[in-house]
Amino acid sequence: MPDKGGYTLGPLFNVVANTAVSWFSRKQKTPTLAHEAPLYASLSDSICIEQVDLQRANSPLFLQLSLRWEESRVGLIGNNGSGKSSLVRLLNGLITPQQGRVSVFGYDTVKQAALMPALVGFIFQNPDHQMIFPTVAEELAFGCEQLGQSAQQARVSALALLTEQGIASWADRPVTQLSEGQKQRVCILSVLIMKPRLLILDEPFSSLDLPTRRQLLALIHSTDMHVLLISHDLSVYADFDRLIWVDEGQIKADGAPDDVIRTYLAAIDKLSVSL
Ligand SMILES: Nc1ncnc2c1ncn2[C@@H]1O[C@H](COP(=O)(O)OP(=O)(O)OP(=O)(O)O)[C@@H](O)[C@H]1O
Repeated sequence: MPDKGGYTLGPLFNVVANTAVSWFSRKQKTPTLAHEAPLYASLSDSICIEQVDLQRANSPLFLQLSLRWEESRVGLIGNNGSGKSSLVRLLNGLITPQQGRVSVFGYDTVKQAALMPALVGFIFQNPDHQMIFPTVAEELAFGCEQLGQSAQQARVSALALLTEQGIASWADRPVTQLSEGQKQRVCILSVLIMKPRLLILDEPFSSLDLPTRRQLLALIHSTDMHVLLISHDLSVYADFDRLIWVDEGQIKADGAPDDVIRTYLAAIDKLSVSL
């Protein structure tokens, strides 16, 4: 399924398309964790992008891109338009490559697309692209229902998570009446409640206040999920296992966060001097 989020058709179409993609990716008939547990028990521990070609807006972005990782905390950095969001959208099948193969823990993101919503959780930069239900509890309960819980069980699970987070009073609040940061927090919880094995966060911090941001960072470090984080704030990668710098669709540097950040900043300094 090629990505239909067309820049060319204007921002309104983009919002509608992203919301539809988000709904579809959460709505696909997801196997229940209980039934599928043996299947989830790692075909592989790695996430693999193998010789991928990807075109966006009729221009080539990735040509024979290959990447593989097993580390549980991985970051992606790069300038605007370098290909970070496109790369992570390959990992849950939101974008299909023209050539090559992408697999997550051994599962092919195209051939086994129906497994992806339960395997890979995706937190978008803009919460409005993700929210589809009128109230907070319904938003959270939806993910539980997709995992096989009854509507009643799902509401209980949603309320339990909100209580654990100290925000039980939000349950019946209309999502349209939340602030941007509160919406982002609900989006994050609506993905976490599905307990994906890989959690992808694309610029999640932009509208979060300091306490919520710290809470999210602590969660990233404490969870047993694999995390792939895109952020322009380089300080968040301090304790990450690996950092990958993408530039114009190519991997410019890949390794320990300190080393990659040093190389990236040196390149930016060089660019500023030559401007
Ligand atoms: N929905 C889309 N349709 C067509 N082209 C797209 C679409 N989304 C991104 N592109 C193009 O793909 C290229 C990579 O964009 P991408 O969003 O992956 O970059 P990014 O590194 O995430 O950028 P940013 O830091 O600005 O979010 C850009 O040239 C962009 O114009």
